Amino acid sequence: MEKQESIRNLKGIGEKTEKLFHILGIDTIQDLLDYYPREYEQYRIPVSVSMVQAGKKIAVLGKITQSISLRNTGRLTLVTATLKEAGRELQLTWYNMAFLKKTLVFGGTYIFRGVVSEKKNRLVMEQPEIFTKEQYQTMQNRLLPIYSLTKGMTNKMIAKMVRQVLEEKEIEQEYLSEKIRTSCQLAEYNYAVQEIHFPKNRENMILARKRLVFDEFLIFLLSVRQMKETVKNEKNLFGIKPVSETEALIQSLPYSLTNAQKKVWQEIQKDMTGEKLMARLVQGDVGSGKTILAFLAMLLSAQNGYQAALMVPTEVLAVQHFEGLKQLLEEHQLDFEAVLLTGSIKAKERREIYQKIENGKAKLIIGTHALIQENVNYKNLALVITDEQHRFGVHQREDLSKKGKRPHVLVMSATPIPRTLAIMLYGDLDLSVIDELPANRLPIKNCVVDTSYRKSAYRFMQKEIAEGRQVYVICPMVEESEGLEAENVLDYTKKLRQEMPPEISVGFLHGRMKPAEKNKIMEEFSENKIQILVSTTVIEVGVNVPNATVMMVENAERFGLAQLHQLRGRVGRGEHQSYCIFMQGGTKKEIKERLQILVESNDGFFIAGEDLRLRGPGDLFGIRQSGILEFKLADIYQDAAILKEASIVADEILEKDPHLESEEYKGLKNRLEFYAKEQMKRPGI
Ligand SMILES: Nc1ncnc2c1ncn2[C@@H]1O[C@H](COP(=O)(O)OP(=O)(O)OP(=O)(O)O)[C@@H](O)[C@H]1O
Repeated sequence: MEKQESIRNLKGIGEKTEKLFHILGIDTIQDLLDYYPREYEQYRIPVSVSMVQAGKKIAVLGKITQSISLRNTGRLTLVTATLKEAGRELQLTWYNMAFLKKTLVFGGTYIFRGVVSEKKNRLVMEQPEIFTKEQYQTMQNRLLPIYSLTKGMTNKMIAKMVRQVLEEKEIEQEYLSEKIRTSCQLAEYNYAVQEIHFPKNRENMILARKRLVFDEFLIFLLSVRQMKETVKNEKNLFGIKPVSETEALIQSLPYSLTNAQKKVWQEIQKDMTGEKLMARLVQGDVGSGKTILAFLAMLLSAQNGYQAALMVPTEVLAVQHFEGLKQLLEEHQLDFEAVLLTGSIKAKERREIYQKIENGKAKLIIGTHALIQENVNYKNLALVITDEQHRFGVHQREDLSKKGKRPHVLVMSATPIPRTLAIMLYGDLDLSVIDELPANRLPIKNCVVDTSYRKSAYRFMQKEIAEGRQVYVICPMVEESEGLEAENVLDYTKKLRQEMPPEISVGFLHGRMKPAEKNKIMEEFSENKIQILVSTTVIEVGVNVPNATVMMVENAERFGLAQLHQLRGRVGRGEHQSYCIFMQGGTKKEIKERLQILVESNDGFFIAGEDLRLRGPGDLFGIRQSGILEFKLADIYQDAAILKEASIVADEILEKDPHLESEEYKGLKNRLEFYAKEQMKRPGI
């Protein structure tokens, strides 16, 4: 198969569908195969009518006991039938499917599958699928893939196209040797792709997933380790010297640095002024004060006459850091020019910025991926800082480094990764940990509630807003999506605007908005022109509005605990008491217990560990710590054992053949190159 063959060559994809696939990041056939299901749906054993409950998607076995009716209501034709058993009734309704009046048999027994709701005291199932007993038997217990969608795209469409590729195209040849597969007990690649999309049963899916997770880790580790050879032990030719101004600046900050911040700053300074180039990862829990350390390092570089660049994953964050840095410069009368470079800056201004970067006038440079575009040329870049490394690929970090003559590299991360895993994953970096929060923080008060508490939560928000504070509400989705019952930002905002008095301004934010719009909303929120911000997790990374004191997370069960911890880190960043309400969209006891961990602890490392312990090996797809590193399927916590295996294999391979030149590794090398290109395609959010 030509991996880069466009999906346009598949039967049934026209211009419109191609665009929808593009929104999902699928342009080629390989992209499509790599678009793994978000979860699976199972055709479970059907229940009888007497067991039916509203609110669930189920299969019901029943006999049609009343005549089947066909009505016209304006533009719609309506077919209805009723199932009755032991005094309980379920009404079935189909729209614009008049032919059913003829095909369904009065008195016939069928299995109907759909969502049951309660309307005017009646249980109703709308647009159910219809099966005979025999048909259903062939489906029973199969796992059907559920993909993440965008408006206009259906699950059926994605599944159909994946099926077409699997059936009609010759997919990739195996690229792991039999020896590796046997020693690590891995399924073959082709089997894995087939069974991850359409597993015959759960066991096959688990095997398939293991193979693909292993692949993701192996490819990642090979790229990191190949780079390691080029970064570590490089000589520091910049001759950066410690300067008294940074010490003076630290003394005149409105707060004193915590001991942990001081320790890490010493480590950074020692690296930058030492004999070898810095290659350091700074890990610090949410709100632990990483940003000021990044600024200090940038200033040290500028004071020695060099440029420093800070690359962040979102425009919102780039603007926030830029404003913060400018304020610091003004307050301390430091005469360095700082520039902001993001995708939404207009051509004329952009050209001016390019010039200032090229002639060295701009010493402090903050931006998004725009910093690594081809036409950005740095005069004397000595320091590269990437914030929240997991959002970038390792290659992007390298691309920025290549812009200078091997600059110092500093990576900031709030992801709590245990030391043993961090060493495996970031083998090319030294590790510093900020293991202490500023002393002035009041611990956040947390609670886990179900949706019956929503009204009280709204009253509580109003009370806080009346005190001058602000609120975040997090929803898992941007817009309504087929087959997924979870709150979405667009509908929720409308609902909330109706619930709240008119003087409270409700704004919304999500990753699909244009960067300029997002910046505008964030600016208005920072200035308290918006009191409630309804958002997806796009605000999870680094946003700092200390006046916001309430966070409510809708459908909290849909997020991993580590991610919820990051999210809640958006409040409790100032002097006011803050609150976090985890709203559970259901009443499952296990979920409540899992979320309860957040109430009991505020320690990111502990939370990640507990999350893993509670989830256990069965929960492969339910909830992932989305956002951590760039894996599609792998979860560093849950799949730590596979990571270890992949790490050993990566070392063995590189020891034998450091540049993967032998025939044995040809396929693997191709895969690595494909992965590197793939990363460059990743859009900044
Ligand atoms: N030692 C300190 N004492 C008091 N406040 C501090 C201290 N250090 C930083 N701050 C303030 O704490 C807030 C959070 O800091 P910062 O934005 O650097 O957090 P962070 O570590 O980047 O967290 P996140 O990963 O959540 O973005 C900022 O308002 C910052 O000014």
